[in-house]
Amino acid sequence: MTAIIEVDHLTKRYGSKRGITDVSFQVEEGEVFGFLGPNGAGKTTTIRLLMALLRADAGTARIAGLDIWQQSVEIKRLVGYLPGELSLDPNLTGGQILQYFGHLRGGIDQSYLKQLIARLDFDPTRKIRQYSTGNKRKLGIIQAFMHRPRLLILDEPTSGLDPLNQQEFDRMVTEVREDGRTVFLSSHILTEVEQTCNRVAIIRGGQLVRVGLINDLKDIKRHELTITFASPVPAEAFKGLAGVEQVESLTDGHTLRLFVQGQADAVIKEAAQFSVIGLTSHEPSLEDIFMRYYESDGQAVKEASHVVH
Ligand SMILES: Nc1ncnc2c1ncn2[C@@H]1O[C@H](COP(=O)(O)OP(=O)(O)OP(=O)(O)O)[C@@H](O)[C@H]1O
Repeated sequence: MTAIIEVDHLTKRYGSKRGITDVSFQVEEGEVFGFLGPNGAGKTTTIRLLMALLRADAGTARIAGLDIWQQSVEIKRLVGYLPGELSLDPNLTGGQILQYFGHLRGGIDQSYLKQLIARLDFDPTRKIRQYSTGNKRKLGIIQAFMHRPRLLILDEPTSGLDPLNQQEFDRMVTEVREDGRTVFLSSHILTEVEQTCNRVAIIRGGQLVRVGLINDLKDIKRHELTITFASPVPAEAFKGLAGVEQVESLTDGHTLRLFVQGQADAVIKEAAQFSVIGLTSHEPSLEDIFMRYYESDGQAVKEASHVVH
């Protein structure tokens, strides 16, 4: 495989404020690569550097072998880009915007464009100012996909989309990969990138903390399960089960809150021994995961491993 994106020690400061520091990674042609990090981590800054909307203070990056700053015009021909925030003329309709982008790029396959509009259930007849955040996101996704670019660079593509549209978006991304093309997408939600990405880079505080296969990130995959029982159940029943890191007994012992790493199988089987009234599962935010379990360099906090049985 050859790298389509090569990022080499990129650094960007905003005056005295940090943007990103010494970021290096590679994205191979034909993969779906997730760029994961909590809010303010530096995802948008990295993407804006790749798109030559910002100039790096240090370091270099290449897309398809082209320098991101010197050859940005050639790069734009290869890329479909979804910015974090779209700023569009509020008086134009969605359809007019798509037509405008289509003319700029030329050679748009109109039947593919119609298909994208239908798949995301997008109404192109309304004016930009009438669109909700979700609808603007759909418009941004369609314009990024419609010319079948070799590389898609998508900044938080699914934020504001409802679950059905999100599933459709995941299918669209999978099709791009099957087509041998590449997707680079950012997100702050682990489960979102899990659906589509084969590899991810995790950025925090402007620095990369990990790059790896999605399957190697099991240690950051955590769930908070709250189980309510018909009668009190001792927390000890769950301590020491596979994946259980912490058990808290709430109120009068009828409800237990468990922090589970990886599969919840052992917990569910144990819970089934008792009479269960309700169960909720909640995925903590990346920031929560980092705060609770990790030092700033992404290494597991020692006390956290003590909590694990
Ligand atoms: N124009 C700017 N001026 C000053 N600081 C900025 C500017 N843009 C970003 N920053 C700072 O750079 C850091 C990285 O921000 P960035 O927007 O790249 O993060 P992000 O991971 O994309 O987060 P989000 O998901 O919230 O957009 C943050 O500390 C942010 O406050």
